Amino acid sequence: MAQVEFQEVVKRYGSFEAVKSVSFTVEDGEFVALVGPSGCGKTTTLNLIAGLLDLTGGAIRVGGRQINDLDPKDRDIAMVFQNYALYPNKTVRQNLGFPLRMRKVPKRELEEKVNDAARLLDITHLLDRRPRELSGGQQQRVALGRALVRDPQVFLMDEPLSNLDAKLRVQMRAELKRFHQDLNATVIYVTHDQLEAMTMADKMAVMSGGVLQQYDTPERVFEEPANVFVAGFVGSPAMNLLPARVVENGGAVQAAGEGWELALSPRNAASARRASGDAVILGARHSSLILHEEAAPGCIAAKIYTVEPTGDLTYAHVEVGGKTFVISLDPQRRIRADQPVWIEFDQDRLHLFDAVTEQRLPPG
Ligand SMILES: Nc1ncnc2c1ncn2[C@@H]1O[C@H](COP(=O)(O)OP(=O)(O)OP(=O)(O)O)[C@@H](O)[C@H]1O
Repeated sequence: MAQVEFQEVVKRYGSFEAVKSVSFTVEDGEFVALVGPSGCGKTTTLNLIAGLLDLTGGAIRVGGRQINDLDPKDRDIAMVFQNYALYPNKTVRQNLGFPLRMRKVPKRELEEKVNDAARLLDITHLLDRRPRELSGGQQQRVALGRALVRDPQVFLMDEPLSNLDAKLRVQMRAELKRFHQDLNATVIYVTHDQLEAMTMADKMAVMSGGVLQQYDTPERVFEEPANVFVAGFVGSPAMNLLPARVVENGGAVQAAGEGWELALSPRNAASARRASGDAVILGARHSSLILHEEAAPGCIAAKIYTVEPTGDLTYAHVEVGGKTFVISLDPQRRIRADQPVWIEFDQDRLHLFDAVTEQRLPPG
């Protein structure tokens, strides 16, 4: 397995820049999820590594070797696609063996590798079937096996679970994670599903508009989002974002919006003072807000818009200063629409962003 290095990678389609000077390094054996909304440049980035597209600028190195100009077949990279791309008329055994036959691998070695891959993926009993006789999850395992037999330096996966139903997706997610742990493989995995990325990856590369917004561990991306985009994209329900003005009141610093004001803790006040103007965006996760049914000091008055029970948690949608917030509640709480409520902010878990640059204002 190998390290993959992106250095100021640019891809233009005509005059449209789909990937804008993207730099990051995937360490040997790491599982990195490329995540972002539709059209942000994930598949383009993956195809640049695979050699299915040519770079406009920058460099990609695999194991220290620049691969920009190498033919796809010489890159020693295996790709697993969303649609599996299995040969319908070949058996599972033939599908698995195909990449090795193309490379003229001796028969004994080929059989051994196919059997090893089948054992690892628990598809030995399916070796003589054809793809149409397999479930979606089984087909996905065969597609993975076909990548595996090549023993590549890097695995690239483009939304490999998106054709599966929700339950199977969760199961295959765990299997893929285990597969990565067992092989210690370098994996670059494209998904638009931030939860999939959070649960599987060692690191997340969050993209938007062709720009790499943040490259870090899932924990850091969640706890310390680099900017408003990442804060809103990662986490479900999304982080609550509330525009506010910073007001100095005597020695105290307040964040104020339409019909509300919140005294900031000294740490958050220090962050707010570093904003480029007097406008900030407050960010609060649904789990960091406390809902009171009686007025309480330091809280913001609000009104319940609607209540969504989900079984494990209930989500209260609450109206504050023309915006709607989501707050998670214990399912035992009885709250109804239009009820007046008061929101308490856990200031240790409050995020502040500069309203002009949209960048995070680190605490303290
Ligand atoms: N061949 C092409 N010619 C022109 N523009 C393209 C071409 N391929 C992709 N694009 C544009 O480049 C941008 C990035 O596309 P890309 O397929 O990489 O996005 P993505 O993040 O993988 O999206 P999705 O999740 O929908 O697959 C999009 O705006 C897309 O319309």
